[in-house]
Amino acid sequence: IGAGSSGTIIANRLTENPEWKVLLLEAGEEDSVITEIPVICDEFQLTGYNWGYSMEKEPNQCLGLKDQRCPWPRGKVLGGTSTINYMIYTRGQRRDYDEWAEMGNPGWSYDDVLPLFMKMERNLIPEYQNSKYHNNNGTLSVERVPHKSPLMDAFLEAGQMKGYSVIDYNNPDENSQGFSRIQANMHGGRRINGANAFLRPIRKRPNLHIALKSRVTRVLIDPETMTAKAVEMTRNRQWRVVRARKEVILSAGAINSPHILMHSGIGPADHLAQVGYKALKDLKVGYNMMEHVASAGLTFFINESLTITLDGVSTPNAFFSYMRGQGPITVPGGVEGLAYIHTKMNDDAYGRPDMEFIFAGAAICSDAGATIRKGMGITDESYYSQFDRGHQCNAFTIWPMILSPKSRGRILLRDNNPFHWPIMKHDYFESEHDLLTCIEGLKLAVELAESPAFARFNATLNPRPVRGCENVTFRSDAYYECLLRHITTTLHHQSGTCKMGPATDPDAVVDPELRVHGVRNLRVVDASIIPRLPRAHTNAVAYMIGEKAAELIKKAWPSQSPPAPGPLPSPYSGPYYRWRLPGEPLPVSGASWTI
Ligand SMILES: Cc1cc2nc3c(=O)[nH]c(=O)nc-3n(C[C@H](O)[C@H](O)[C@H](O)COP(=O)(O)OP(=O)(O)OC[C@H]3O[C@@H](n4cnc5c(N)ncnc54)[C@H](O)[C@@H]3O)c2cc1C
Repeated sequence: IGAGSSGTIIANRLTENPEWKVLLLEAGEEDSVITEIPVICDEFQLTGYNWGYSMEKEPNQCLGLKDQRCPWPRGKVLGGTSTINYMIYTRGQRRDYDEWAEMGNPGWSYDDVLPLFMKMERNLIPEYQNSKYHNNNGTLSVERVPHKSPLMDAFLEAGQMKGYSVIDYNNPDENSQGFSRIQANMHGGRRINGANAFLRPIRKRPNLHIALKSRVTRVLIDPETMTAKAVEMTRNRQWRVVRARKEVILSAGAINSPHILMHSGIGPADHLAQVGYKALKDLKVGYNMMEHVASAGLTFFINESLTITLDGVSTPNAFFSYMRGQGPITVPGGVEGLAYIHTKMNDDAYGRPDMEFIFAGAAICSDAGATIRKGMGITDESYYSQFDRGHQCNAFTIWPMILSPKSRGRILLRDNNPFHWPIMKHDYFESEHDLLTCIEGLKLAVELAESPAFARFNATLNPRPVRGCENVTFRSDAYYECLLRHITTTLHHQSGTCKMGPATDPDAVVDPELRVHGVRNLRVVDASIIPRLPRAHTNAVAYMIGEKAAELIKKAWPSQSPPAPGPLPSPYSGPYYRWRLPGEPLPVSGASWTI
């Protein structure tokens, strides 16, 4: 269920066995050549390719955003969120995964997962061709963004002046701190999403059927045997039930996987009772929501036309360069560089960085407020208090992103209608440590932008304060706190809501083989199983989870021929794929909702 980052790679790997049939159900439609264009990646958040979620209003964050709610975009399209993301390819630190293993998850240490990251990779970066940490035989392309602005060189230089070297941040032998150009999931300057990497190359396999615009509402679990037997879905406004001979694999992402599980009767019994469901299995589904909070609130103006602007990418020259795989259109949302650094708040016993800088040779005003800031939810009032109407600024930005958040959020059901949005709660600054780390990150980012490396561009922090922070001393800690609470942004690394852990872990939803505790033939395979966020963006991690799951499933079903389908209670019987009969009660398990 779900043709996103994890779902696409599992479908690929499982259909390597011609004896196995895979039906990949995806709520969204097909991706297109437009979604391959890197520079407009943030625009897709304003389209139907996005589920369009926003989290609940919190009193002390997202104050400068529409309805005071932070948007939580998720891809609703073939390729899932890999089709609308920024394409940044990072894996995280060795110790991040060793911790997963130490949390009771054998098989998930760095040494275990590194071969999985490498198996899928087609690394096209010349200087990494002889690295033992990269591979060029997979189908997930990784390349340098073909276009590099002089500002990117200044960013690397500024880092070197501060004592940081230029690193391959996916090489664990190199210093865990340092600066770099981004490694991105693209090929010839175009996006490579899960569909391009893992589905299109195998589109002729007869044992893979992809059903688009197919929205799953529940997994049907036989309460007697606690076995997942089928899924209930709608397609073309018709209800259907699809039987699974072997397994149901839930890869609907960190918001929708817990949502579907809870509507299937798997979740916290007390919460399910609140919406009228009797829990089939009492598990902490929806807890442990993690996110990498950041802020897009720093804009540095420069005195030359070197940055990416809307006009700059709308010229015939820019278009023809893009057709040759070059030029500013190939830069994902303007993002060119990353840095991993330590703030004075860092309390990591293993010396890992606690802050990432995301450097963009563009800023929220580069398109005069047309789309970038709308994707972030920034209101007109907030935006125009800082920027002039109609002005496309020459500016760059540095986003400080916290790497190891302590605050946790939660996904809950709003009611017993599976078409209604879940309740998404997260107080990003619940932990004061997270807040203070973000403040330190903002200060260090300003220091970097005002270092001699950027002096030749006369880089100047936007002197207009963020709306709502006018009465706080500009550049003080209190100002940065105010900025964070108003222009609250995240990197959309929502994860952890179906936490992986052993049966002894009271918070675990799936075991280390990704099987839902206490339910047979049901796995969750996506970013929701992440027990603790690695110091990485989560797309490559989601692919790796899919790769791992495929290995586990292959081991679990060694026989080449599929077993005969087991007996099904009457509502589940029928052909592999069938129309729902009029008036037929929903074959729900543990649920009382009817249509
Ligand atoms: C704007 C943005 C930028 C990002 N940038 C980066 C980046 O640069 N680098 C990076 O590493 N990470 C990035 N991320 C995060 C990363 O892309 C995600 O963590 C990752 O794609 C999650 O993969 P997944 O398989 O867990 O879920 P998804 O890729 O979201 O897949 C879930 C799929 O399930 C489908 N689905 C959901 N519910 C149903 C249902 N009921 N029935 C049928 N199908 C359903 C969805 O439509 C979707 O296709 C970004 C995220 C966003 C939103």
